[in-house]
Amino acid sequence: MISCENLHVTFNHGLPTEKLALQGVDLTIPSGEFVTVIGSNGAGKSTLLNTIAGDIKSTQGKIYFDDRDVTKLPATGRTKDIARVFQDPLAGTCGNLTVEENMSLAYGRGKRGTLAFALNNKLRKVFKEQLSRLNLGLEDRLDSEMGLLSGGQRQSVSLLMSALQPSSILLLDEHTAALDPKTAALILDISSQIIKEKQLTVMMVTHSMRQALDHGSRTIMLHEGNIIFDLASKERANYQVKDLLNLFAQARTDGAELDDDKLLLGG
Ligand SMILES: Nc1ncnc2c1ncn2[C@@H]1O[C@H](COP(=O)(O)OP(=O)(O)OP(=O)(O)O)[C@@H](O)[C@H]1O
Repeated sequence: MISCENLHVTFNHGLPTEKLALQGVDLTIPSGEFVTVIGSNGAGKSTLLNTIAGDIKSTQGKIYFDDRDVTKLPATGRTKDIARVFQDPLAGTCGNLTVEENMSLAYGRGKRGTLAFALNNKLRKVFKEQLSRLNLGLEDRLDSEMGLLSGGQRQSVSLLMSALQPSSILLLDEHTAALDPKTAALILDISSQIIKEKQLTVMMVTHSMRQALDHGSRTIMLHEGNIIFDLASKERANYQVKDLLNLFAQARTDGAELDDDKLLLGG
């Protein structure tokens, strides 16, 4: 379970550029739930994920994983709980290490030992089996440097790496946004398989309202650092993109308009 209580994040506190990026987010995601997160540019989506991951310190509020208060735990202390895949395929992997070395690092997360300890024939077999699920021929490229793979291939490996980690939480931050539609669909499909197999607790940020409705079982929308709606599975089942837009309009009493073309056009 992930639980955020009254979570605030302020950037550049006391400066003219001060920004209240999260303004009292209350959110509980039970174990095994898959939540999609939408919101316009600058709404606070990445800040929320980065704060949960420990990359950004909250200025106020609490974060719990199950009953553990992790608010003050640095990101390194949360790696055994959290796997992440980012928008930028270069972000989650080391370009100058090989595919198998990257996978070993993921596998070794939260465990004692070194890369040399982790890499052996038994593990290579596991990696090959995992990679063959992708149907991209990567099972024959264990020795290739990650930096030589295409963005889609690299993102696919990042995703498999998240499955090798002992974590129970998966944070996906627009992880298909930089990919062509066919590769994006493949990655989403594999994401769903991994999430189901490992019964992960998931937050997936997307700019596509369609994608948000089609995946997971709950959708939240952030706006100016607050959750402005939280749709559970039953009510969400009947929702279309236009209904989300209506909800946004209703939730905004100040008449703010959704000015994010990507969000709107993404369907
Ligand atoms: N390190 C930082 N320093 C100062 N301001 C920041 C920092 N990171 C984010 N912000 C600001 O905080 C607000 C929330 O940013 P965030 O990246 O969380 O939005 P987002 O919803 O993920 O947007 P997008 O969809 O455009 O990625 C924005 O106004 C952003 O400019």
